Amino acid sequence: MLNKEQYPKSFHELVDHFNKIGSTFNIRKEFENDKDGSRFKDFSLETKISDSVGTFLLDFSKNRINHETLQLLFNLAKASNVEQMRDKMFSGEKINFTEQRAVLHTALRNRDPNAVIKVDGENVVPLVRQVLQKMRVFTDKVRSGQWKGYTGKKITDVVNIGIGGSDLGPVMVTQALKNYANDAELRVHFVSNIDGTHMAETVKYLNAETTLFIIASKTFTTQETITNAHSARKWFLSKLVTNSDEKHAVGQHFVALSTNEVEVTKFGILKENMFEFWDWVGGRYSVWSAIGLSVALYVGMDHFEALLSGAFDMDNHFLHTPLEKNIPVILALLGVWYNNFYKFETQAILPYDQYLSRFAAYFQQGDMESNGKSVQRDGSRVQTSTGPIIWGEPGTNGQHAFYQLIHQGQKIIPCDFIASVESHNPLGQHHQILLSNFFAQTEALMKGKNPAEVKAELTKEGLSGERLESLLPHKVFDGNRPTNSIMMQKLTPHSLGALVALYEHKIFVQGIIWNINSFDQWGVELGKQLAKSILPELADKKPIQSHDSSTNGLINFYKSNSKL
Ligand SMILES: O=P(O)(O)OC[C@H]1O[C@H](O)[C@H](O)[C@@H](O)[C@@H]1O
Repeated sequence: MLNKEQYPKSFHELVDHFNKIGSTFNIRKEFENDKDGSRFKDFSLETKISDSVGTFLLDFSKNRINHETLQLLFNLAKASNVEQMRDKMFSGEKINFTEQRAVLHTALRNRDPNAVIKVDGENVVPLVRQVLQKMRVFTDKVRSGQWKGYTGKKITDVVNIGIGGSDLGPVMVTQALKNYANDAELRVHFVSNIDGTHMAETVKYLNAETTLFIIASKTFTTQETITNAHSARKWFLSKLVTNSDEKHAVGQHFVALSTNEVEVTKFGILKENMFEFWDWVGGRYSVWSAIGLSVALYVGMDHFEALLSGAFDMDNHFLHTPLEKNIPVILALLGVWYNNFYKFETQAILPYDQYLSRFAAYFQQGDMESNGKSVQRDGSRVQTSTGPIIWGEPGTNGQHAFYQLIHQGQKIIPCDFIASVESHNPLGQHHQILLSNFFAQTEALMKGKNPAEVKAELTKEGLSGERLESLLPHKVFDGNRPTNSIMMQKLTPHSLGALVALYEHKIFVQGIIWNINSFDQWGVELGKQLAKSILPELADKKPIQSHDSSTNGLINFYKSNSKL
């Protein structure tokens, strides 16, 4: 139940509004009554983000909203101090108060030559630019072949060892910008899982002489990453010829991306081969920092900086556009409408772009680790639902897998459809077929197919009587399934940067409305702690009794069947 005192008036007005229209609102009917086409005009934004990013079209007309819904949602955003909190974040206030940290991934991509952003009285902008410069020098050397492996050969393969935010961003972006890379010259690989299979399968066909390992870890204490890093070093050393200078060779083949210089040097990585970032960069927002080194190596520093610029342009849109025209704010508010009033639990992200195949996976961490919280800023329990379950795969593949449930299942899944006007690979009719599916899906989800339409269709196919009647309910689509469509000109480093920043800010706005801290992640800790205490128990075959009967049973099954 809602605690009336906790939520702004606008929240309660939305409850009343929902009670009035929620169960009867039908998007198809809205379009049927939309004789002059104003629904699209009223509920879409065509916004030029910048010259280099180009125009983003957000069509949010296929949602269960009318003008009043939107107005009340904007009121809620204002009453929740979204604008004030946004300004606090950008100016370096310690809004991640449980960890006493500023939240300044936006400072990493600030391209204003005169920018001053202070943390504890120190302007962080020069620090950011120094690291970018260091990344440029390094990536230029590696890409040009000036940086040599221990036998004097050019680097051909880069292995990024990291997990969570130190993996998902680089994985997603390198995949998205593959067109800007040259795999014949330099390839990137990612090892994240502690499962030895990930490391073993990755290094299987690599040549140690031409492989560069990047150990990416904000804390440099993450069990998976440090274990993988040690195994990588062991593999690397095993490939050296006897009497090689091990220390020197490791220096040429291992670099670190971290905030923890002490641990990095302990591992044996030279200080000059450490690319620094800071505690005010959250792991899931760190692809813009030195964590992006694998991206910069793969596509070159100019493209990496173009990614930053695109994000900066979206930051400026978010900062300076009134809420009513603000793309991240609108996406966030629609999400709140479904999450808190309709009580829809999940949100699908469906890019119609093969290059964005890891986009949904990336924002699974971005969104679920940020807003998967149950406690408000004052420590009291949140009394509404918070972060949605994020999932998705690229279209059209998803259409042949899980869209059945989106179209006809009992659960309503609001979906974001993302596509570009232009393809990097204009192969025959492929792009038009892709886009025809993109357009058709949101239309089908909105319109559905009513019994009269199904009946007419079946009659045309020659069916009648009992066969027709029995088939009819199976072929009916309720429709009224909400979608957003986001279109951009082409997936470039600039537009990708803007798209990622757009979703980051959406998550931020929702976190503010739910009054939670979107920037800590204490929930990840418990499993880690327990795993640490279980590890020594796996050292021998002696049965254990120290847990609940289920956990004991599982551990003892392993122990009795393992070849320890
Ligand atoms: O970069 P690291 O310090 O190794 O952290 C890697 C990841 O692990 C943690 O468990 C957090 O949940 C993530 O937010 C983080 O990105």
